Amino acid sequence: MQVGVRIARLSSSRFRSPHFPLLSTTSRRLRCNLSPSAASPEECELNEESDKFLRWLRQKAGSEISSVLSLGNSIYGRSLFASKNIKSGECILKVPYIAQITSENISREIKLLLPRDIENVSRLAYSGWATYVNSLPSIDEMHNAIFWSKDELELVRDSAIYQETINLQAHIKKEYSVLGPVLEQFPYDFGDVHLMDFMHAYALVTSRAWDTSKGVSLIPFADFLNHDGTCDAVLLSDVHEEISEVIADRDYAVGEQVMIRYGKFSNATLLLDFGFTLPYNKYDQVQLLMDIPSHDPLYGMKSEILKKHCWPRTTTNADKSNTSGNSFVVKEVKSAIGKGKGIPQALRAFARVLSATSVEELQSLITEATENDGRLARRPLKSNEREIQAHCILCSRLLHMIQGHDVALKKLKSVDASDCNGRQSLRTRMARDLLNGELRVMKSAYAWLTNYYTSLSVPKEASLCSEEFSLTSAGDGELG
Ligand SMILES: C[S@@+](CC[C@H](N)C(=O)[O-])C[C@H]1O[C@@H](n2cnc3c(N)ncnc32)[C@H](O)[C@@H]1O
Repeated sequence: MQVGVRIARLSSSRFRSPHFPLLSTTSRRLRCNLSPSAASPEECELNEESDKFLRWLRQKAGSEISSVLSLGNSIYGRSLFASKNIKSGECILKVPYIAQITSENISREIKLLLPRDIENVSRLAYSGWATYVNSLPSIDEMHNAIFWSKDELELVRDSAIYQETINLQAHIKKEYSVLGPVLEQFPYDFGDVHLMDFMHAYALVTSRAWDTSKGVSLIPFADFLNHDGTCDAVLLSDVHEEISEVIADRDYAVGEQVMIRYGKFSNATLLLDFGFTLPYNKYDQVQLLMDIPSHDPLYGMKSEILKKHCWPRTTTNADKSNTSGNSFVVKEVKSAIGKGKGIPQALRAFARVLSATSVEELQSLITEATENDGRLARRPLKSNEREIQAHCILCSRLLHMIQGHDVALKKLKSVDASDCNGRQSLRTRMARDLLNGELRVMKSAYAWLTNYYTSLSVPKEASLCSEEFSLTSAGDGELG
């Protein structure tokens, strides 16, 4: 999760080693309904447990954590609710750094045995706080894409998340192969740790830890806050005071669930790292992979020029590995006739290079770049015909992807809900949210590109795009 910085002064003080009590039984019992006005025996028990947890945390922290929030249960699992009226701008929760868990808490003996290249999420997943981590949601309650079966993953084969999930699974396996033998040397601390246990701990960390100035940190109590992508409230870090805090972004009445924004995350990120999706996510995006066709007679010259101008570029994947490729992130374009914010300039430049059919055209692109700011093909091509063709290449690529998503969504629609158990229907809904969001983004980009090239066309040129583009869709939110 992303953390906001309240005061950007870095503290040099060392993290003291907190000690968490065993929560395994209590945390399960916290999962009952909380209604602030009612007082069933379960609710009384929940309030008691919540108070107990806060008392314990306050003791660790040496200060009050929150006097306006209490722990309850909602459709999102454990959640924080306003226990008093909250005013916008009020600080609702403060967790001192000393009550947070980072990889610095790993005991010295274990630290010495850990190879340097083990990433922070893996370090934290088995940092000696396994008891705390294990008390959190069980593996059956988690829906991160890495836990999806082969058949379930097939539902999202048309999205980049399919390959990212496979890469992440391989990455976790690799980390486990290095960490496993180290953990085996501490049977008293960790017991038997199998690959699935490690995957579970890994997913717990990705779904509830923040990237702070101290590295990946678990922040107890704050990690009961659920995500609302439309919220302005985020977890802030006050490095000077050494606390993490949340400031209310609006008024809350007693009993209302208080939520924050984990980050500006697409459904693909939410599914991979957190195990849920939103029915409408304004941060959705798609990855477009572009290549020079191997049969292009100018393949050599185009590759050479692109390489000189930093293509292929390296992108960092969810599993922290790097992919070298011509990968572009496309976001939703708000208006088909507006500026086209969301279609990367670099993607259009790449398409302009692809559209060239002669050495002279490529040469003139190089000259233009040298005479201007050095960036290749950032201006519309001098020939209208070529500019139209460049954008048709992008439309054609997008159309192919749109059709793939359409087919996948049609298949999802035909899944008979009565054949599904709760888990399957939840994951089917997530697949639908993901594909619908990506489809919306692709259609918006497609509409903008089509509008752009038709605005350049005289009737004869309008037929330059070789494919007949027609959008019929199974997805929600059709462009019409
Ligand atoms: C930081 S924890 C929040 C507390 C969590 N509900 C619990 O029971 O411990 C993040 C997890 O909460 C759930 N969650 C948070 N926001 C959600 C949302 N908007 N929709 C569905 N699940 C959500 C997901 O399971 C996610 O992995």
